[in-house]
Amino acid sequence: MKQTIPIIDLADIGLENPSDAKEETVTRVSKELDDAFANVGFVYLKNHGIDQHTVDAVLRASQAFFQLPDDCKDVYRRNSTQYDGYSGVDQEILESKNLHEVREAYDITSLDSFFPDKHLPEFRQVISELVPKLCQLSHRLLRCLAKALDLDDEYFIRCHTMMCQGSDKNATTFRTLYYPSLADSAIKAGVERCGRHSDYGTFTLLFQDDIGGLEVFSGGEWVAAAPIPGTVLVNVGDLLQFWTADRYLATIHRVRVPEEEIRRRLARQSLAFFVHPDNDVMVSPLNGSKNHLPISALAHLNLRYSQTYKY
Ligand SMILES: O=C(O)CCC(=O)C(=O)O
Ligand SMILES: [Fe+2]
Repeated sequence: MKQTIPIIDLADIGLENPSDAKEETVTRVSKELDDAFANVGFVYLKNHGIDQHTVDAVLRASQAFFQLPDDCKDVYRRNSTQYDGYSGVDQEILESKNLHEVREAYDITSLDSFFPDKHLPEFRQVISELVPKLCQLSHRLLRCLAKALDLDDEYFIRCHTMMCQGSDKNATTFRTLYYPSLADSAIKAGVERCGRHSDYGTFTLLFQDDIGGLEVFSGGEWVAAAPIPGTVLVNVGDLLQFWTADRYLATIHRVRVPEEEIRRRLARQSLAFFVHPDNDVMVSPLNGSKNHLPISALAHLNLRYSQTYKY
């Protein structure tokens, strides 16, 4: 049966409401999140409270960064020990059969990290406005998630206390993505914008521009995760699937090279916020299953990075 990605209204859980959400909203959102994560692994959230101006400002500054000459961007490259910084085309191959993944990215795990201040001072400024909001929204979702799984309300928040304080403490990463304009020669086997993969951590928040192209493998087929204005898309990561003993689905997704020439010629942008537990949190299935050894959040992530990055 064709699956659709549900939409949840966060109402007073959204960041526009500084005070605690009404208990009935928490109960409703927890139930809806539970259904969506168990059946599709992806969900759109509306009324999340992060205003579009803040998102657009980051998309604009990112575009300016990615359009800098390669030798400027090379100064900020990430590497196997330094997770913050720039990755160029083909540096991360998510689907091992792919020859090329035509995507650039810039990763940030701490607002005190290095930024391309010399070339583009506004990049740090606008990202510093968005990231704290993403942390706050993630905490509100973590509270709902604990309720959905009948845990005490603070259970997941206690495991995610150091988000955005540096990858030595917590690997939560803000990533701005840029898929450059493509030539016709890009339409061939083994070339994708983003190969099929699942995300690695707890969950991911994603804002995309209006170009489209993201697809989610659900109900036995690829379903378009089209951009819906005013929403943020959230998906379950591998670690949360493991944590919930496969109750929640870390659904595979990809971004294809568009067949229509107009869309292929346009660059695409998205902003992802990959939420991870603190590095030393030991994760084992919440149902008490002894089929797997506990693994630290950091060990789990390093294993996944070692499978996809080409340095
Ligand atoms: O750009 C997108 O829409 C998705 C990117 C993605 O799935 C990822 O970076 O993990
Ligand atoms: Fe992803």
